Amino acid sequence: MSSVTVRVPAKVNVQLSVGPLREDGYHDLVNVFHAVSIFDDVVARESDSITVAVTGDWADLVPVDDTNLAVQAARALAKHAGVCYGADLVIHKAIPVAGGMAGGSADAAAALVACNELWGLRLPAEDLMRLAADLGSDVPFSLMGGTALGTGRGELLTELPTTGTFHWTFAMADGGLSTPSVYAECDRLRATPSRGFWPEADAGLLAALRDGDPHALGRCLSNDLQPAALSLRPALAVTLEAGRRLGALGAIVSGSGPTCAFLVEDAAHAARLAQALPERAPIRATATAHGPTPGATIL
Ligand SMILES: C[C@](O)(CO)[C@H](O)COP(=O)(O)OP(=O)(O)OC[C@H]1O[C@@H](n2ccc(N)nc2=O)[C@H](O)[C@@H]1O
Ligand SMILES: Nc1ncnc2c1ncn2[C@@H]1O[C@H](COP(=O)(O)OP(=O)(O)OP(=O)(O)O)[C@@H](O)[C@H]1O
Repeated sequence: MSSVTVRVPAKVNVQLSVGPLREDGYHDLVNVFHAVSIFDDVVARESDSITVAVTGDWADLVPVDDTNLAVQAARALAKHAGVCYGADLVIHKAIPVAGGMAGGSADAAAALVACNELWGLRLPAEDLMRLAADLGSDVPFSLMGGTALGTGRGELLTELPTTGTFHWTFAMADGGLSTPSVYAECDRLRATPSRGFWPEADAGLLAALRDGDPHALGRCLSNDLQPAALSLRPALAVTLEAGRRLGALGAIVSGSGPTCAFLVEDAAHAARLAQALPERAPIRATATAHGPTPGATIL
């Protein structure tokens, strides 16, 4: 096999409850992930070494050295399998960079799947999941896709049942937010230390997902990182309010931000919102999407 292409989705967190800061610097989470139809494609071609190139709107923001998460994933896979094969990786990027939609994690998950196939390793899904968790807290979900409850630092996943399709509009901001900085701001803003406090999955939210009820889901959306993202980027409040005024069923910062996510009635509503938002909010771009979608998949 000389070339493999893997398609991988972005995520939005429909519940992100941040528990205590752990000794290892991570926070325990109740993290309800939902994969949406904004995709990066990662192409892996046979080569003597591991290299990466990036195309697409956000390409200039992505490192093309060994810090690229897709390169780190390919290296981790080769080490785990005890092989010294190479791969030229090309990332076709549509997921915003440092946007709170797990863009780098998606590319890492796609590289694991692509190189496993390209190199004929046939490693089982459990091995890829373990490697994914070592690469980053969001990487296992990028492999899995769908809708899932993440606990621990977000890497311990349980698939959640859903009905039908949820429709979304996303507003991408100019400039990213650093995930560690947003968690640090969350800790700073909390009046009392969060040690000893254990969040739980919202029963109403799980029922809304199971029943395919976007109105109920819109009312239940929650993100404990939102106050921190708004504190670091106050203009996001304007974007969220504009979406609410335009009839969104729910408006929320996606993960660590600064992308804002709007749950809407249907595809036509998503398109109207995507068209109207740029006149009313300080944003770089909008995109419509639906979820849930599968995780990293060979095309
Ligand atoms: C905000 C989310 O995107 C929600 O899904 C994730 O929690 C972030 O996941 P990620 O980008 O894969 O993050 P990682 O690469 O694992 O960690 C980056 C940094 O984020 C912070 N971090 C991350 C996950 C977590 N459960 N607690 C944390 O405090 C830590 O400072 C960590 O050093
Ligand atoms: N393949 C990659 N794609 C995007 N960013 C990458 C990649 N590899 C490394 N990075 C670096 O990771 C940083 C975080 O980017 P990323 O797009 O993963 O953020 P994010 O989507 O906010 O993450 P998350 O939602 O998982 O917290 C970027 O600023 C970039 O320097």
